[in-house]
This record gives sequence, C-alpha cells and structure tokens, in this order.
Amino acid sequence: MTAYRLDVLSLAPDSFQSLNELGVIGRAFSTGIADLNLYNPRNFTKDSYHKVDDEPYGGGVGMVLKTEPFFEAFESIPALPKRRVLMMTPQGNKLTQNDLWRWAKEYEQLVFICGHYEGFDERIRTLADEEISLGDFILTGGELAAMTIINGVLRLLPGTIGSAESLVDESHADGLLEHPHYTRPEIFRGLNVPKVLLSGNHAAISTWRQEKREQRTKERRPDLYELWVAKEASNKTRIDLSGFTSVPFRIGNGYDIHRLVTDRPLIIGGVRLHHPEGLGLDGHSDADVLIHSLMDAMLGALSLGDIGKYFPPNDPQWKDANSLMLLEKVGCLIKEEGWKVVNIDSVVIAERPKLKPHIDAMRQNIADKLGIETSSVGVKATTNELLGAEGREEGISSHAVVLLEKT
Ligand SMILES: Nc1ccn([C@@H]2O[C@H](COP(=O)(O)O)[C@@H](O)[C@H]2O)c(=O)n1
Ligand SMILES: C[C@@]1(CO)OP(=O)(O)OP(=O)(O)OC[C@H]1O
Repeated sequence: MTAYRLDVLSLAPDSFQSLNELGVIGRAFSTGIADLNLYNPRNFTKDSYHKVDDEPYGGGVGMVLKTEPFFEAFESIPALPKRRVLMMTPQGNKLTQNDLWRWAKEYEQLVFICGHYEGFDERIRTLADEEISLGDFILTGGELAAMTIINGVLRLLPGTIGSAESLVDESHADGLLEHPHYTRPEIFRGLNVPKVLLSGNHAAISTWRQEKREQRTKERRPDLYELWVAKEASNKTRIDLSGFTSVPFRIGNGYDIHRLVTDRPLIIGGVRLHHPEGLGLDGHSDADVLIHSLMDAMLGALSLGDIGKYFPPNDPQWKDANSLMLLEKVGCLIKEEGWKVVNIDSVVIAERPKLKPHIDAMRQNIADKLGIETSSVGVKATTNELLGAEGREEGISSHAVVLLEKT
C-alpha cells in the first residue's frame, strides 16, 4: 500500500507535530498509511532577512504574504497524478464530511496552503484547486484548518480506524446526526439508560436509534434535517427493484416504413384516411405502419423477434390482413408469456394527410385490441419538414416504444 501523501506549506510547520499525539492519526503516520511533509516558505526566500511578507499595495494596515516564497515552496513539492491543492481561507467553501470522503477516496495527495497574518497576495490563490473555510470566523492562520482536514481525511483511509462500521453509523455519514450512546452503569445519579437498549431486541434498538437520529437532527440542525427529508423523498419516488430476482419491466422499440402508392388504401392505426393525392400504403397486409411498429416494439420488449416471424409477408393468409387483428394476436402472445402493457408511445411521420383529427380514434383502436386504457396509449404525428423519403411523400414511417410489466 502506498502512503497517502500530505504536503503542507506553512510558516508554523512545527505546529503539525501535534498530529502525532492524536491516537489513531499518529498511528496512521507511524504505520505508513499516510506521510506528512512540511515546507516553510521562509526557507525559500532569497533575501538575508528571509522576508515572507510586505506592505500592501494601495496602503492599509497589516502585511501581505509574498508570492515568490510560496510559489517556490509549492513548486518544490513532487506532484502525484491524483493530487488536490487546498487553500485554507475564511473566503473558501465551508468544509463538510462529503469533502473529506471525496478527498480520501478520489485523491492520493493533498497539498495545504496555509496563510498567516493579515492575508496573502491574491496571486497565491491561483495555486489552489479548492479554497476551504472551517466556518464564519477568523483564526491567526490556516494551520488549525489544515490539521482539521488532515485528521478528518486520515480517519477515513482504510486501516486508520479499526471498524469500518463506525464510519457508517456516525454523525453526518448519511445526512443525520448520530443517536445517543450509553455505557455502564445502568443508572447514574438518577439518570437511566433507555430501557430499549437493555432489551436485547436488535430490531427495536435499531428503530429507536433511527428515531433518535431523526429527532436530534430536526431539533439541533433543522438545515440538515430538511436536506435529509428531501433526499429521502426523492429516493422513495424511485422504483424499488431490490425485491425482484429479475427486473419486472421490459421496454421495446419498433420502427416501420411503407411506400405511398396509388390504388391502395391508406390505413393508419386502424383508421381509414384520405390522402389529398389519393395515395395509400403499399404492403402485403393492409400496411398499417403505426400498428406494425407497435407490434415490433411489443415483441422486441420480450426478445421474441419481429412481426415477419409470426406473419410472414409471403404467406397468403396475411394478404390484405387487418393489422389490428394481428395486434390482438400479439397482445395474446404477450399475455401468455406473463406480461402486460403498461404504456405505449408512438410517432407517425407523414407530410399528409393531417392525422391530428384521427389520433384519438387510433388510440382507441389500439387500446381496445390490447384491453388497456386509452390513456396508456400515446400516438403522435409529425411532418418530416419536406426532408427525406417521408418529406418527399414517397412513404410514411412510424416509431413506437412500449413498456411491459410482469403479471
Ligand atoms: N401528418 C401530420 C403531421 C403533423 N401533424 C400535426 O401537426 C403538428 C405540426 O407538425 P410538425 O411536423 O411541424 O411537427 C404536429 O404536432 C401534429 O400534431 C398531423 O396532424 N399530421
Ligand atoms: C404484417 C406483415 C404481413 O405481411 O405486413 P406487411 O404489409 O408485409 O408489412 P411489413 O411491415 O413490411 O412486414 C410485416 C409483415 O409481417
């Protein structure tokens, strides 16, 4: 295992020694889980006074940290491929547990730039990938913020903390604060341990703990509670497929196109239409392009092939066949396989005639043949804006999608 690399630019590097005193954090360094490298920009100054700050341009109180020693110190740090540079500043984004998880999981090196005194030259900001703040208050420098982050990230690295479970249960792990804890004695100065924790009933204990987590978060951090409630609500609107050994839904799509010719009827969605030029759709059957695309979608959803497999175009029994009747047969096949239609959507691409006045009749025909509600059948029409075969009125095409549910 390669050590997680931490590099700190600080004018007070010795302060980081205290990390070694922090139990598991100190052990993370001594066991090679992480390694800490300290750089003092003062050591990168060129003048004999080792000057790291200067007066602000434009006047004003306080001194400003200079660019050169910080850039030189920064450039001396070896860069690993997955590196994140963090600048500690009260102007940064407020630190969250999510940030700590993100840095622990996605990176192998964190570089901390700690400012000091009144402020730093604005150009030092360009070194940072992220600017981070601990909150709306000011400290004398970025060291305590950097140590906070180092502590928070290191405890998430594999091996730092004995039980990974404690990371799952703790405050902020899933947006809620942690439940209360108790240990012996059972009664202390008149304060009792809640009975449920002594019951040995693990389901009841788990329910109690979850209730306490919600209640505590609601009381102490209504902002977090609101976010948690919203997240829970959005999780509930998702379809829960976890209880099924195989997914109980299938989708299918179908496409068909037929030539427009003279001396043929124009039948779409089971409705006989009139084309201004007297054209109709050519085919072995009635060439109902909408119904054909729909049947292919239904068969496709169950990987049962296409309509040609069930109604071969060279079979005389399907000559001039009414496609609605074929749809009924496909509907029966789907039912026998143990599935039902949830909903259908389709679009017919035709320059003319206007289909809109007939759309509801088409939806009704389809719904009747499949034994479903008309509201579950979508039929739309569009021109092809005079483009392509449909646009030149050489033909009419149709696309359909269907959702099936296991019965
Ligand atoms: N054969 C058609 C084609 C279209 N419509 C309806 O007209 C609307 C506009 O068509 P665009 O091709 O410009 O999208 C469309 O929304 C359809 O409702 C039609 O009825 N028959
Ligand atoms: C239903 C069938 C039957 O001949 O209709 P057709 O009019 O041939 O139409 P097409 O979409 O080319 O192929 C499907 C055939 O199986």
